[in-house]
Amino acid sequence: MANEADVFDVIVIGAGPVGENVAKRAVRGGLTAAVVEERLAGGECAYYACIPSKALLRPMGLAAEVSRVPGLELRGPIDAPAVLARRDETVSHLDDGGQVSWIENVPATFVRGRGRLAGPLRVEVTAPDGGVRPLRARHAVVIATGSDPWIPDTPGLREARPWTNREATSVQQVPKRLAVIGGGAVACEMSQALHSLGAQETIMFVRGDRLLARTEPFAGELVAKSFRDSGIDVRFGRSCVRVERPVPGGPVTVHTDDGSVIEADEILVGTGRRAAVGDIGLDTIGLPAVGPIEVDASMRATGVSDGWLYAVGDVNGRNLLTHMGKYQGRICGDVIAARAQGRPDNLRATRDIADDRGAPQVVFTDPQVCAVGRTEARARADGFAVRAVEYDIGAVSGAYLQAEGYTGRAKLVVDEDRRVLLGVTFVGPAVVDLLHSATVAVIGEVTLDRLWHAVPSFPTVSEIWLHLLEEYGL
Ligand SMILES: Cc1cc2nc3c(=O)[nH]c(=O)nc-3n(C[C@H](O)[C@H](O)[C@H](O)COP(=O)(O)OP(=O)(O)OC[C@H]3O[C@@H](n4cnc5c(N)ncnc54)[C@H](O)[C@@H]3O)c2cc1C
Ligand SMILES: NC(=O)c1ccc[n+]([C@@H]2O[C@H](COP(=O)([O-])OP(=O)(O)OC[C@H]3O[C@@H](n4cnc5c(N)ncnc54)[C@H](O)[C@@H]3O)[C@@H](O)[C@H]2O)c1
Repeated sequence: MANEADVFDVIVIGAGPVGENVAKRAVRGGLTAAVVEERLAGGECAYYACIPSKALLRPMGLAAEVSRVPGLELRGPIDAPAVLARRDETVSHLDDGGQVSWIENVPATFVRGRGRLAGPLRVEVTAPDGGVRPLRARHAVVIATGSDPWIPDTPGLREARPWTNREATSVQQVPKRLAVIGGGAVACEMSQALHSLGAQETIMFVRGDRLLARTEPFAGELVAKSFRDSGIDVRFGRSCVRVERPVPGGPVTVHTDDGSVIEADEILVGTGRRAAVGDIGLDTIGLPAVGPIEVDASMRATGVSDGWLYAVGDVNGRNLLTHMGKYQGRICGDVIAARAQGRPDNLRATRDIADDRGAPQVVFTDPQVCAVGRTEARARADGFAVRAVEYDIGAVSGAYLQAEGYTGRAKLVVDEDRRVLLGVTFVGPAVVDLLHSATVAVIGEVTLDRLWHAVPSFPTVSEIWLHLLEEYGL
């Protein structure tokens, strides 16, 4: 006879940053919750993505800053073993005890094992020892299983056991020769981090004609220039057609479509991700086992009768960013609690309005790339009456004082009908903390005439706002 199911108000499958936040908000709303995790509580973000990648990038960024300040000099190259040791600390040496305690203090029940839907409001958890524990939800099941790296079907690539974000962020021995496929955030951040830590010969194969193709064109251009200046070989319009690694652990040979052949110690793929929906039982409730899982603005999966299934974070494909997933998680937990208790569930705070407007994102390269909202091209394609203005950040006094030869650029995309901002991009050193001002302006739909009165301090880089507004004509 099957075990009797443990019953919770909400069951969350996946204890990444997003799943954890759903549980926190649902419990805060008065419900009970269980959180199921098959690997490490904290998710990809905490151990193989955001946190370790930024720990690996920070010394590179700081060293670049120092090199631009006359009177300062680094005593030697970056001490890679010390950086890797610090990285290990930031990922808690891959021990998720702290995260499990956080979940238990919510308080929610932590269940270690692989979760799988087993029909409406039912989840089966296969524990590491193979035992199966049935769970039942009174109100909702939330899929927060994240995403997996996607590896192209290039002949020989999978067999060559390429690095994905997991191997790159947990690197122990930095390869001297590194081949990288892709030109998105993972490829850019990890190429620059590993190059700074000893991957002297780093070659990036970029299928298209620019890096960071979803941002304003000048962003990719400035990053590519910086990469080339530092010795990274960026090859645009190049695809890998065949990869060989005849000896496991030995060198890898990469053939490209222009007939070139290069040899490297490792090959890293940064070619995007796929929603993690494999074998989570979507078939048991009549949904196709392909992702991303489509959701409405309250994170409720579409096409599920009685509306008990929700999906948040990378798995719903809206924006593959931790902060946006956590935002969705807060909405989801609040909505589930409201619906369970018969409270109004349609408040403004319980609907996702931010994802469609263009999520804020920082790419932590040198220069940093910060953007929120729509690019000019996106805004025009969406039918807005657009006017865009740009300004050289290096011409701002605060930037001039930051660094010798400061190079950076900023852009506003304005909706001329309403005189509000549709998008803002800053590219340059030390611009990361400017982004939230732009997010407030874009999401808050602050008019330019009002923004004019938000006077930035002298002499800071934030005076870029004043120059952009003057460039616009204020
Ligand atoms: C190299 C890299 C750097 C990044 N840097 C940034 C950054 O700086 N800033 C940023 O905002 N975003 C960044 N991202 C994106 C960010 O990592 C993701 O958007 C974020 O991790 C999504 O969170 P999540 O909770 O949806 O999924 P995840 O973090 O992937 O967590 C999902 C969890 O679900 C578990 N799981 C999956 N299936 C099951 C199952 N069947 N049963 C039980 N558990 C299961 C997994 O083990 C995992 O722990 C980066 C991504 C990469 C690859
Ligand atoms: N700092 C950050 O916020 C940060 C950092 C890293 C990753 N992320 C997020 O993680 C997600 C995944 O990042 P990513 O860089 O893997 O994906 P991405 O979608 O940003 O970039 C994928 C890149 O791979 C290329 N590509 C795709 N298929 C290819 C093929 N067959 N051959 C050659 N090139 C191919 C694309 O042209 C693109 O350059 C992104 O959504 C990103 O926002 C965020």
